[in-house]
Amino acid sequence: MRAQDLLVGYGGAPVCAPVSFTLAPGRAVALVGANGSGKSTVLRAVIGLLEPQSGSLQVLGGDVDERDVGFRRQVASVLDDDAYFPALTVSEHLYLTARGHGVRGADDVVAELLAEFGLTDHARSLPVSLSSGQRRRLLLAAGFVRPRSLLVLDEPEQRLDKAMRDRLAARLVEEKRSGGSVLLATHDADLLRAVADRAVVVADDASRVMSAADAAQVISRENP
Ligand SMILES: Nc1ncnc2c1ncn2[C@@H]1O[C@H](COP(=O)(O)OP(=O)(O)OP(=O)(O)O)[C@@H](O)[C@H]1O
Repeated sequence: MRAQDLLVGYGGAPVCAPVSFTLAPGRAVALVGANGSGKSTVLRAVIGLLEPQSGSLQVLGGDVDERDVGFRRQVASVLDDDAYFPALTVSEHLYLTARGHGVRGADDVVAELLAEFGLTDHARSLPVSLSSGQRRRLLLAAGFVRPRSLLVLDEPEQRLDKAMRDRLAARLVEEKRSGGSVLLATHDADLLRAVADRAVVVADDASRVMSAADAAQVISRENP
């Protein structure tokens, strides 16, 4: 994907300075910045939930169109905390997503993801009876259960314990190894170091691209 002077915001008012970056297959870019700096808003534009105010944005070689089935097929996102169906169990969520995307061998894929995300014992639970961290695991597992070329994650580390954060980092490294692209917003210096190739610092005055190592140091200084 390629964003050039991309300006995003609400009601005609930008939330941050324009951002420019590229993301190639097999790579990961992290958006970093203070609370409210505009990371989630940039992600919403990338997945077509928000019209950019100006600049250009190309995803998977074309314009962003969330209504286009080809676009939706290739772009998996985990943004909001409450993006689940209250009346479906954990495994029903994963089956629904897998079958909706034509995943072959869905039974095995779902069973593997349940185990990986520590949800096997909760397969028949409804979201309301999960802890907030378990619900987060469910949403992440639903992002991984379907085919994708681009994975967009908003602070995936939220509410995960250290062991799960480490497994998630390994998963994302594997995602890159298999040719997928990852765009994530994060406040987690360890996740950034483990996964990202570059970072975009989103800010009011000027957004800039820097190495993941430098961005991780900035985060560590802000969160001693
Ligand atoms: N739907 C909305 N309508 C109007 N303003 C919004 C809306 N959503 C977010 N904002 C504002 O846009 C700004 C950027 O919010 P955004 O959620 O993109 O920040 P963020 O960098 O993701 O923050 P955080 O690190 O806290 O998740 C904030 O000032 C926020 O109040």
